[in-house]
Amino acid sequence: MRAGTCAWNCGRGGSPLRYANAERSMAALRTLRFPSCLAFCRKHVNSITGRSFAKCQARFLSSVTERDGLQVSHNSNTGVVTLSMNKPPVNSLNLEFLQSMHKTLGEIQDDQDCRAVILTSGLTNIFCAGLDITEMYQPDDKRLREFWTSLQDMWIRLYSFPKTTMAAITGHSPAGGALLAMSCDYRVMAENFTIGLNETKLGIVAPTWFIDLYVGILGQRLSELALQTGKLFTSEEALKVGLVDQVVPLNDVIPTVEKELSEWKIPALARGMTKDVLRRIYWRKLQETQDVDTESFVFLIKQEKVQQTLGLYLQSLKNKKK
Ligand SMILES: CCCCCCCCCCCC/C=C/CC(=O)SCCNC(=O)CCNC(=O)[C@H](O)C(C)(C)COP(=O)(O)OP(=O)(O)OC[C@H]1O[C@@H](n2cnc3c(N)ncnc32)[C@H](O)[C@@H]1OP(=O)(O)O
Repeated sequence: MRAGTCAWNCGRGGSPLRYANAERSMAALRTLRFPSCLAFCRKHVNSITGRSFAKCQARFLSSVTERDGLQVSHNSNTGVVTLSMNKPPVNSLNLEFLQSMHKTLGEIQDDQDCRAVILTSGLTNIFCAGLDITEMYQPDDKRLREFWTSLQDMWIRLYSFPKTTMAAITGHSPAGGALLAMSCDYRVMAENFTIGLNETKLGIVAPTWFIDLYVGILGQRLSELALQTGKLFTSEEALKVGLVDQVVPLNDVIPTVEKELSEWKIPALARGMTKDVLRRIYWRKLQETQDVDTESFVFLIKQEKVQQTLGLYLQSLKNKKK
């Protein structure tokens, strides 16, 4: 686009496609979202540089919704949806949050204007603390089953997601948090945090489908060591073993993911089908054994020894503050 021209008011600055998108977004924006931005742009767009125009355009084209601990922001200029987990204090995955993620991912999947998703966190220092331990400690039987089924369903949807998914890991990411990150197509992590499957430290066992992903990324030997010891990798270690693809300063995480996405100019069908060929064996394996997997989980969690260890672990988290 030429510097200083206006695609919004007259369309002379952009291609027909860009113009059509602009018109559509303008119509949406007129119905309320950013009236002040709209007024600002109308007034100034002919006199500003191309760079600030692009910024202005990005503001125009973003829509943000917030629901059930998730913020969804859609940039219709790039077709990228940023799905930001926003459930203080640590984005732990409880039943309702898992259901909310499952539903939201489904809506994003159906959104024809979305080509890619960035999964990130709105909380400081935490990407996701994994499964909510209080769901597994002294649980109600029915809720425990529903909790596990919701995790399975959400994971199957995320792992088999046909559009490009990238994790912007802006904080610690243990256990279930690592699962979320590993299920994305690309991972950029901030410096000085930790990631990994630490389940044995809680006295529980990482499920087979968590382990399958780990082995696929780390290889058999390293997975054996890391899983048995419940190792959490520092960002720098995670980069070395291939658990993440880039490590950058915190403030650069989102821009790095956005840049990476802009460089993935791959025909969507070919990329999506390739991903499906590589991944379907894993999610289908779980899909076909969901009931057995749930029963194994419930059986393990209800063991007295497991309950004791989970209780102690929860207490140790709470004692940290004292
Ligand atoms: C033989 C084969 C058989 C196969 C059978 C299969 C059976 C399956 C078995 C079961 C598998 C289950 C799989 C589980 C995967 C998981 O995800 S387990 C969860 C693992 N998560 C963790 O270990 C993280 C623990 N948390 C932390 O390390 C830290 O909190 C943090 C680094 C994330 C953040 O630290 P900080 O910022 O300092 O915050 P804190 O003060 O520690 O925490 C604030 C607040 O949050 C509570 N909290 C933290 N994490 C969790 C959590 N995961 N769940 C619930 N609550 C959590 C913490 O207690 C504090 O609470 P208070 O403010 O004190 O009330």
